[in-house]
Amino acid sequence: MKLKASKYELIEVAQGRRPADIYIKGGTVINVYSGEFLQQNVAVYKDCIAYVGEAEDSIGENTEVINAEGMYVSPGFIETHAHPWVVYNPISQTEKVLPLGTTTTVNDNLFFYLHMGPKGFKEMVNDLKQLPGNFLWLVRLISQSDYDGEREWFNQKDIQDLLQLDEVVGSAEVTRWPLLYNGDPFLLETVEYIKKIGKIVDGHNAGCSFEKLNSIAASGVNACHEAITAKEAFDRLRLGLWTTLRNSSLRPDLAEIIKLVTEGNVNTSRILMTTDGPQPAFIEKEGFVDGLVRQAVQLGVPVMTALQMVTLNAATYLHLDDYIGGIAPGKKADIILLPNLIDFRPDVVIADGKVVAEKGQLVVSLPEIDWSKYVIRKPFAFKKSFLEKKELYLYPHDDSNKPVPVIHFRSNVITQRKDMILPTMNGYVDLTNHEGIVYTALIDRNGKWITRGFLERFAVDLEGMASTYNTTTELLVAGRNPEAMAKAAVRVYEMGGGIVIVDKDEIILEIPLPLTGMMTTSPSFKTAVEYHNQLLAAVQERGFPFHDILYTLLFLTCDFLPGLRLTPYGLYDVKPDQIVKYSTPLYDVFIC
Ligand SMILES: Nc1ncnc2[nH]cnc12
Repeated sequence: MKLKASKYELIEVAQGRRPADIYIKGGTVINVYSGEFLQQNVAVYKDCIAYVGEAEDSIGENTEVINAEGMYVSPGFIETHAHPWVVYNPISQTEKVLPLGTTTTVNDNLFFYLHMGPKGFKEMVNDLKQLPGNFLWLVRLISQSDYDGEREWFNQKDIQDLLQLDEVVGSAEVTRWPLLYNGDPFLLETVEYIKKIGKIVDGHNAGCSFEKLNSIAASGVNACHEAITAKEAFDRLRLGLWTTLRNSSLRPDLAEIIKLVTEGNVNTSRILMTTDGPQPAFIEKEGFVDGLVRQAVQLGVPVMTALQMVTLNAATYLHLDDYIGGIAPGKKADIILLPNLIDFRPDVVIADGKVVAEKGQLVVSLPEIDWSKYVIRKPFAFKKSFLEKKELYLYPHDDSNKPVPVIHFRSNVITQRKDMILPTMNGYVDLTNHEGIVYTALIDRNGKWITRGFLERFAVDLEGMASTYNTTTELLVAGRNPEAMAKAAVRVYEMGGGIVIVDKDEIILEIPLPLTGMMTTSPSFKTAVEYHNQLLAAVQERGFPFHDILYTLLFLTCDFLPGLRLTPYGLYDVKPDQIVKYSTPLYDVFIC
């Protein structure tokens, strides 16, 4: 991290020989190092804290004195595991969360890297340095659904090069953790490299037993946020992993896993908390890191402990505690003023030594970014007319006595394989008179392959939907009516990515997501909330029985959660590691 204030300047301010830029007077400093609440003032110079104490001699003619009487002076919150693409984007995420007191976000780079490659991603990282606060990155080592060419795209040279960037603090979660368990050489060599350069290795070990976690810890992974029970949280802590307690829209589990702290009587210095990429409406309602602290305190965690988890502990985990995570001389001036220790919503947010938000409103402008200049991957590399043919969405099958594999949803994201006998007509499964399931297809953006299947317990009355919002960012289509599916697919094509719902012949919802097929380009967080609310309402009206449609779409195409998945290689059953039906070359679809 580079600081603007020099050590010489800070020493002078600390001794009252140079005026401070900002002097925060009369507040109660939350000292996360000693665990004390102290009546002290704080002097800020350029982007750093220069002094904490009672002396007022650094107040000069031009010093802005902030009256903090009755307020708590806390270090800014740190989110160590953000996914800045849940319809919102890095700018609109910052617009929302900075006024809520999160001054540091550590962001996954998955979709940016997939669509921009190393050069475009680097340029974007550089441009986003203009954002107030600390917008940091973790870089992926592999994708979330294996595909042809993955290992060339994620190659050692490019990844190591990115890992050297100042803004990159380490590697992002390896969701396909069995690769680590089985000692994948690229992953292990890269982890070695990350250790050598003093950075961190984030993990993702959903459903991993204590026995298997031993191997994951041995592989060099530093942290895991996938505990969904207090027992799993204990497993992680005991094996030396930084244990990140998650409360996300998909998994709002804090009430259970916080028992690690409230009942476990454990050392909390290696416990963190994360929101793990919540859908927009969840952030709107619950807040961001402020919401984690609020809920943890309501659940019985002492205020100081809850704050340490999202400040000092987080900074230490990131190897950045020299710079952020506490109120002390020499640290970055990322400071929030809290009017109470109940809702943890700041009245004033200071980032990089500047007041950036007051009473929940941003008071600085954010950079305008032309996202298209970084992206090198084409939204679609085939003609639109390809998508118009309704046979594309039908499942070829001519033996009506033979079962076909169906993806049955058990929850928002967990599925299982169900083999079903379905009616056929003219060589295809025909759902015209069959209720309860819909067709689905995943279509390669380059027009080379298609994977087709069926969804049960999805949205039984959905006629046609198409979406690039999924972890492959290929074109995912679903519905009961192949004409409506085709129309939705064509519209998504025209928009260059997004989500569209069609009833019969009418487009009833369209959400343009031109940035990698996942994000709006709007700088306003409200836009993301509105789109998300419209989408959830539309699918629930059509029978979707769950609460987190964005995560349902996102993970339907991954290859790491149980059970049957729609992937580039075909219909894939994760636990037995078996492709139950291979994808079809698209050319074949059009010649038959
Ligand atoms: N593994 C993941 N991939 C993409 N977005 C996410 N949001 C939360 N977890 C995620």
